[in-house]
Amino acid sequence: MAAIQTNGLTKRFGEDLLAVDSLDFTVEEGEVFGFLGPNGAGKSTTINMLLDFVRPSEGSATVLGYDAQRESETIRSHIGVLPEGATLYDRLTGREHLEWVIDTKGTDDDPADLLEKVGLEPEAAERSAGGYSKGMQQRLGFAMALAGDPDLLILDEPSSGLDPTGMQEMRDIIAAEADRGTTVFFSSHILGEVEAVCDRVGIMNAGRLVTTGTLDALRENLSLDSSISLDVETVPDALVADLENHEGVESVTVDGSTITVSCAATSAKYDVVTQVGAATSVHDIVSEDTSLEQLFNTYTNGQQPGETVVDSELDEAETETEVSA
Ligand SMILES: Nc1ncnc2c1ncn2[C@@H]1O[C@H](COP(=O)(O)OP(=O)(O)OP(=O)(O)O)[C@@H](O)[C@H]1O
Repeated sequence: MAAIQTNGLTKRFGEDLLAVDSLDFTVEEGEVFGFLGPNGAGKSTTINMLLDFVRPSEGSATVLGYDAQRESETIRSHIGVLPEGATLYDRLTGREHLEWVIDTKGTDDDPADLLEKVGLEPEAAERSAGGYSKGMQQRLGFAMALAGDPDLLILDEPSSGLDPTGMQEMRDIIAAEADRGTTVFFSSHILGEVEAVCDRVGIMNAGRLVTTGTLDALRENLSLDSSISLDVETVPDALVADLENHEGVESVTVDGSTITVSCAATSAKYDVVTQVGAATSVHDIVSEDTSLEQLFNTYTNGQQPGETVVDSELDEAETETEVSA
């Protein structure tokens, strides 16, 4: 059973604004799925339809096999949600927030366990949330989402407003939950956020899902270069020809003791390192990849944050491509 499935999911606001246009995608159980796109792409609107905070204009969605509109109560009892800009109550302590969620959800969680999972110190949990930093607020929001040991976590911009350390910590918490087998669906416009933790991504642009796939597959599909340079002891004659014949290798250049290999797929790099290492001593390795920025801009045509989507623009929007790993 799919964790999330949408069928022609569409949302219009008023006459002209098509915020989400005929969305069809599936998130499998156990997956960490990154839902990417620039500001205004339609990510939050999609999440709000999955949670029945917003009603679709057309189409439907299921979450954990339940209809997102007709069975939203059942869905809520099985999932954990970290909404964008989660509101906390200034006067309640972190612990009181957790007790409230545990009580509302009717679960038997120990607040101390939830605090530990998100790395919120017990002393901090006794202080009013009004004095929390953004990072602490997000941790508390995450701990609240984890109450009831949900099968699926839906996180809307979980790193929003966090500094680089806070973002890294948030990634670690997401990865730890995924390791426990929880399906994670999270939206982000911060590209670096998804690379370390996502099995698959979907890229939204102008209300449409323009592509889905693994980041590797998306890179390959666009034929964006990925290269590796090795500083070696000597360059044996046969090595260059061997490397050139290797599947996934596009070109090989030698400059003094440096061999640079351009690969169509990042997966070919490992073979290149093994092959060179077997033929000579390797002193240093530098690997360069297509940046996520490059990938993202190619798929979204460099659309600037904040652009709104109207029907006439959507006629020219890209068609979706499905890229398998
Ligand atoms: N309640 C609403 N009423 C009218 N328009 C809305 C409403 N909610 C969203 N929109 C519009 O729908 C479009 C998609 O917005 P949405 O918030 O879903 O994008 P997003 O990808 O989540 O962006 P962000 O990363 O900034 O949160 C935008 O043009 C937005 O202004």
